[in-house]
Amino acid sequence: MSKFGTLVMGPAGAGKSTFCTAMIQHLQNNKRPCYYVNLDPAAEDFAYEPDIDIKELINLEDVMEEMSLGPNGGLIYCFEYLLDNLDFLTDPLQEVTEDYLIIFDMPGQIELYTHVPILPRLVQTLTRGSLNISMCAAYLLESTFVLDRPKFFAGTLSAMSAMLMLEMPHVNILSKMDLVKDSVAKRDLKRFVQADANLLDDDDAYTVRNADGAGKRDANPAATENIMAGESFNRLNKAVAQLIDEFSMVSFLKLNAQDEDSVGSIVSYIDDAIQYHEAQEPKEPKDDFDTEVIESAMDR
Ligand SMILES: Nc1nc2c(ncn2[C@@H]2O[C@H](COP(=O)(O)OP(=O)(O)OP(=O)(O)O)[C@@H](O)[C@H]2O)c(=O)[nH]1
Repeated sequence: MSKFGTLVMGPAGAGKSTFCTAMIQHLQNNKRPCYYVNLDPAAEDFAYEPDIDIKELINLEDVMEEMSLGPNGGLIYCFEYLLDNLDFLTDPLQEVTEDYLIIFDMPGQIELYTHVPILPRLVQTLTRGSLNISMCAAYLLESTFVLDRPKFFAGTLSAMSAMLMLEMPHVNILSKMDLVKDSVAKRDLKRFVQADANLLDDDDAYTVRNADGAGKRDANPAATENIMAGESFNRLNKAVAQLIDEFSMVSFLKLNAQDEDSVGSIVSYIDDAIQYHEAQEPKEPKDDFDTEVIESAMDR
């Protein structure tokens, strides 16, 4: 028997917890069971009480105080502690049946996804051995980033980095779509849903737009200067954009967490990625031999 789950990841403030809440609501409305696991040791105020909460094992605030660590060091410490005490997570998950969708709400520190091998180890435990969870990553990036291209490409690269590191199916999501209202911004966004290498050829490639579409040059000229400094940076930017384009690795789904249809559509993509529905269908007898055995048993 397999289990099914999704790891909700992305930078701080991308809307991960809001999306988890919206998914739980959607699943409940559709009478589907779900199991909510909070793995953010700094998270507070849950709309739905987690079934497993890492804070009952270890709390970021205590770690920072007792170990004199900053938020990033403290988070790494918390995850190393979790890896040393994996029973805390794996024991209750053993009881979860295949009709559940297990939702893992992850922390926002991007270092966890890109810099240290902690998540791959955790994912291996969840997806192999006795748990055998069929899992995909749901990687959220704020849609307003699209209007600030260097930020968007940096975000896309961190999504790619997480994809390479975790080696599991990814559903990449542009969150907070309700904040993109203006038609210019919407048109811009449409081009970015499928990343397009030519975007970095635009004259205003480094223009930062507000969510309403009004353009302004980057408020920090030094930062812009850095990005634009010389031909080599331009070539590097184009090479990165081309890499994303040619490998067709990163495309985004659009999410408005307030709109149930939008949430439902993303849940469908997640279901496809983890092959949830295939496992729920009634099993057919495997071959003629099985059928004959059943028929002869019925004759008796
Ligand atoms: N307008 C709008 N705001 C949103 C949406 N989703 C989340 N937010 C807001 O964005 C902020 C961050 O949302 P969270 O869901 O806490 O984001 P997170 O990624 O879990 O944040 P961290 O746990 O800090 O990494 C909150 O103020 C939310 O209300 C959305 O779809 N639309």
